[in-house]
Amino acid sequence: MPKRLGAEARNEALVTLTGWRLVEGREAITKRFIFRDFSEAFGWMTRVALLAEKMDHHPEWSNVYKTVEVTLATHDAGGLTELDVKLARAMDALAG
Ligand SMILES: C[C@H](O)[C@H](O)[C@H]1CNC2=NC(N)=NC(=O)C2=N1
Repeated sequence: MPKRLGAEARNEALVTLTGWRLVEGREAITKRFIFRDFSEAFGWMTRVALLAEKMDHHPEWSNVYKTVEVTLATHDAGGLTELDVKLARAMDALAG
């Protein structure tokens, strides 16, 4: 199981992640992705889902039309780990 990031590693990761912020009252990061339309949003979710399954690391997310709200945390570790940072970067990359 991955280890929770220390405060320093967490902050370092956050400054390099665009659009991601800490959730209030919980050790997790969140970002709102807005696509051109539903097809773009759901296509992206499909690609992310396949990767998440491969990583065995799964997002909390919801979709309304072209908007996808994502929260990442490592439930097994009770906070943020390198897996969340890795998945966040991959989501950004897949969103173009
Ligand atoms: C048994 C299985 O490996 C675990 O439940 C995995 C699955 N996906 C997961 N996803 C996330 N985000 N956090 C976890 O702790 C986690 N644990």
